[in-house]
Amino acid sequence: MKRIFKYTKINWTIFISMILLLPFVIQNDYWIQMVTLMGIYAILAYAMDFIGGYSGQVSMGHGGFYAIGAYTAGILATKLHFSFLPSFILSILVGLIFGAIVALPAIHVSGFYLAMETVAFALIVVTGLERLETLTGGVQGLIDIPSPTLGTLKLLGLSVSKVGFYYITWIIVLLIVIFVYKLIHSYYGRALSAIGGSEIAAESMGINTGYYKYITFTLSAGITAGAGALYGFLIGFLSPEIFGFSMSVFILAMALVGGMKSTVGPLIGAAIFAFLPQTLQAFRGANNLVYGLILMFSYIIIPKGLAAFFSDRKPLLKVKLNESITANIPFNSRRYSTEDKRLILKLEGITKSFGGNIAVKQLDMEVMQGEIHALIGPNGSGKTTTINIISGIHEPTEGKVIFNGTDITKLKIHQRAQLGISRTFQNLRIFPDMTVLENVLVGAHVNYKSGLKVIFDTKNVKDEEIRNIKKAYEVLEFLGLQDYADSIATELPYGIQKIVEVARAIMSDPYVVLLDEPAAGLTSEEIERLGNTILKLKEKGITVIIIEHHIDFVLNLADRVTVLDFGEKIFEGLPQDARHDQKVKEVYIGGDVAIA
Ligand SMILES: Nc1ncnc2c1ncn2[C@@H]1O[C@H](COP(=O)(O)OP(=O)(O)OP(=O)(O)O)[C@@H](O)[C@H]1O
Repeated sequence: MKRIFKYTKINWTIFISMILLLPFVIQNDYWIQMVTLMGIYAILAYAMDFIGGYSGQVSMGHGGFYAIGAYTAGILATKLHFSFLPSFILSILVGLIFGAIVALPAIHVSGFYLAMETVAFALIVVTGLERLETLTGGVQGLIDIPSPTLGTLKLLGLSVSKVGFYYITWIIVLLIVIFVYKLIHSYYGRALSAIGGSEIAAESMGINTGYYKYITFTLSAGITAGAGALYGFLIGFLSPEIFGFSMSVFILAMALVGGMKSTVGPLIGAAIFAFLPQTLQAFRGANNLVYGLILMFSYIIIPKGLAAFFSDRKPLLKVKLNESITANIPFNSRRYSTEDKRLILKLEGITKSFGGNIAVKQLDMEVMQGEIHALIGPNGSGKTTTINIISGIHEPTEGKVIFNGTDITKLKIHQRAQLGISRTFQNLRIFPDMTVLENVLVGAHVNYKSGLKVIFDTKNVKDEEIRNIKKAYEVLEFLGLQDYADSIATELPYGIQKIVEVARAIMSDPYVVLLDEPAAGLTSEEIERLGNTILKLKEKGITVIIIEHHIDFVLNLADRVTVLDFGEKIFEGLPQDARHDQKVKEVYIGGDVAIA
């Protein structure tokens, strides 16, 4: 997509100045109200982009949270005579509580299932609003909410004018923009993008994906409820039909048409959808049809939304390679000792069956610290299943996985990654829309401790980021990838992407790296480079378990080898012995000639 506008700081200054000056230029209540509504819609679109754009969660029920916020504020203000500020804050809290409940299944489900769950939630909310008549006014609606229009809205004892409310709304929009921007441009945001890119790869980098999805969904619900409260105060009237299913579609459409994963996208979406109804006067009654058509066609014509015409990608902090960086690779030296030859990983009687199909049968395997251990065997012999059992993707039907003397059989993928088991994938799982540097930094996730504090530019937060960026550059240099640091990783040649996955895997200082068919699809030159990369890992004391079909390549590289056939171990020992083992030869060439 050709960028037409460079959305820099200056553009933001122009935009903020316009918002500030607008009430002086347009002294018209109707237009002030419309631009205030646009601000509220922008908050909704940011809340949706936060989950949909980054962590890839699909909510078809945000209209429900919008309604909950609006009605909480409306009821507090009309029945209990709360003023604006406490009503607004409490509505966000109630939104967070409902978000936290609805988000519970989000830990386990995603995509279609989450969409269905949220649809059900939105329908329940609307039914509840209709039934709880004494509180909500039922289908008749909730009237006389203090509003700037009626002149009854109070903030700190003072009446809030329409212009005053306009400024309040846009200050909140600005705070949300800063919040989302800071979060997204931190390790937290990279974790969310990684989850959106590949949940399994994110987990394998030590990211507790369930936790991140839960927190993000809950925050998004709270923000949406806050927008609902603003809407109630702006309009002064609420009715359940405003928040029907089409409202949830409307919110999703705003975020999509504006453009997901972008700081300007939600503003563009909000501007279009705030003013569209005016333009659609002629199509009265067919609004939903028009929204649907816009959604369909915008997805075909501009799949990344209108924001794709803008460039607002913030480059990561650059750390010059030659600046105060030690020459040594900062892998945690306590973890590695090339001399230490103790047992690091042990599989005890592992069996894995998928229905009636036994993929791995009674497998015992021992891997020593610092060795390159090859796992080979014909197609379907259970190699990937074994790697998946070690990394935690599959739980074995029987048997134990012992890592560094501890039984880790029941641990989740991210917990194993945190302990020091990292991996690459048979089919590349590079995080899309991220540079090589950003991809590699996701691998450093376990080194970050700031949590939500990343939204504040404190010294600790900055230092943590700088330390990890420096380390990422060093890892890139170590693997000869430094020239690609700022390239979008998925746009690089396949062979380079494979090495990027290795770089990402070693950023967390793992004890063990699992490489699943790293040489598949590579040219002979790329295979040679990969071989050198693996030897470099060994030099650093990193244990490598590698699955490979290029037998000669892997037997030349490996210190020891395990051979599987139909899920059973037929050989474990030195590569030179494997070459002459009768069973191994039969499996590979069906004869008695030594493997080349
Ligand atoms: N998720 C799954 N569900 C059902 N069957 C599976 C699953 N994963 C693997 N299998 C089956 O288990 C057996 C071993 O598969 P696995 O992928 O571990 O073999 P492999 O040695 O890695 O093969 P390849 O070299 O072709 O990648 C195969 O028969 C496969 O069809």
